[in-house]
Amino acid sequence: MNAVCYAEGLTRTFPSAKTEIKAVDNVSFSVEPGEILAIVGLNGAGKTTLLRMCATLLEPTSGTLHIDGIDARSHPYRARRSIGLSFGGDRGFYPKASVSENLLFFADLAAVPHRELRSEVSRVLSLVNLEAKASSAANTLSRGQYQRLHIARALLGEPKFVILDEPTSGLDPNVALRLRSLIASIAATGTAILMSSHSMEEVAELATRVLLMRSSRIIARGSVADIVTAAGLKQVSETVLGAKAQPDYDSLLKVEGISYVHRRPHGSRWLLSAYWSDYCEQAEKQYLSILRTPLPQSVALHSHREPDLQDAFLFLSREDAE
Ligand SMILES: Nc1ncnc2c1ncn2[C@@H]1O[C@H](COP(=O)(O)OP(=O)(O)OP(=O)(O)O)[C@@H](O)[C@H]1O
Repeated sequence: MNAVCYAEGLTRTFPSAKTEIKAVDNVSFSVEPGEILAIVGLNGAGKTTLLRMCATLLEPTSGTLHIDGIDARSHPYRARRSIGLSFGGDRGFYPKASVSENLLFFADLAAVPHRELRSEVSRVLSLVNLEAKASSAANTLSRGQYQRLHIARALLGEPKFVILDEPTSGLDPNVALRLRSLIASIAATGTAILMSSHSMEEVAELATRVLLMRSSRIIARGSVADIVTAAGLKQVSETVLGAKAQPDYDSLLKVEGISYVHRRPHGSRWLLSAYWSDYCEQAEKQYLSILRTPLPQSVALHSHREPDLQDAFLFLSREDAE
C-alpha cells in the first residue's frame, strides 16, 4: 500500500437529544504521496468531522484509518508524527509571543530535534513568505498572515501528510492565489494533502482528486472532470433578467431537458442559470419564450456554455441547498 492516508468505512456519530447525528457515514478513500485530495460539500455535509478524524483529533465510531502505514485508531500519537494540521481561524497561537517564538514552541511539539529548531522555523517561514514578520507578535498579523502562520505550523518537521481545513477562507483574492501556489508546491515535494474548500475555482485549480460529500456520505468522487461527468449535465444556459422579471419556475422545469433552474442577484438584475441534462435548440427556444411571457423585454442577455465544477457541485447538492 503506497497511500499516506488510507481510510475505509470511516463513520462518526454524535449523540443528540432526539436521535444520534451521523456526521460521517461509511466514507472510504486514500491519499497518495504528492496528491491533493479536496473534500467539498455544503455546510454540515461532514467535511470538518472527516478531517478531524483523519487528524486523529476525533475518534471514529467505526472504520479503519492508516496514516503512513500506522493504524491511527490504535496508535494515534505515533500516527500524528506524520501529520501536519491547519484548521485555520483567528486563534491557535500565543498572541503576545512572536511568530518565531510560537513556531519554535510548535516545532518542539512536532519533535523537531533541538539543534534543528531554528533552521526549521526559518525554513517554514520562508515557505510561507513570513520571514519579515518573524519578530512580530502573533496578534499583530493580518488575517492572511495569520493563515500563513497556521500553514507554516502544519509544515514543521516536514510531515508526509498535511491536512488543511478551508485554507483560503476569508482571504483576499491575491493572498488566496499565493496560498494556492504554496499548497501546489508543497504537494510537488511529495507531501500528501487532504483539504476542504468551499471554492470550486480553488478545487478545480489544485485538486488531483475530489470527494463530494452530501449529508455525511460521498456522492461523487474522482478527478474534476469525473465530478462534472457525474452530474450528467450537457449544457448550462445563463440568462440575465430585468429586476422585475418573475420567472414561472414550474413551466421552466417542464421544458424537456431542464433538470434544475436557479436564480441569483446580478447587479441590479438577476442571473438565471438552467442546468440541461439534455439539450436541443427547440427546447431552448421554448425556455426563452416562457421567460419572455408576460414581460417580453425581461430577457436582457442569454448565453450557454459547458458545465464546470461549480455547476456540478450546485446541481449535485441542490436538494440540500433548497
Ligand atoms: N461535536 C459535535 N456534536 C454534535 N454534532 C456535531 C458535532 N460536530 C459536528 N456535528 C454535526 O455533524 C454534521 C457535520 O458537521 P461538519 O462540521 O463536519 O460539517 P462541514 O461539512 O464541515 O460543515 P461546514 O462547511 O459548515 O464547516 C453537522 O450536522 C453538525 O451539526
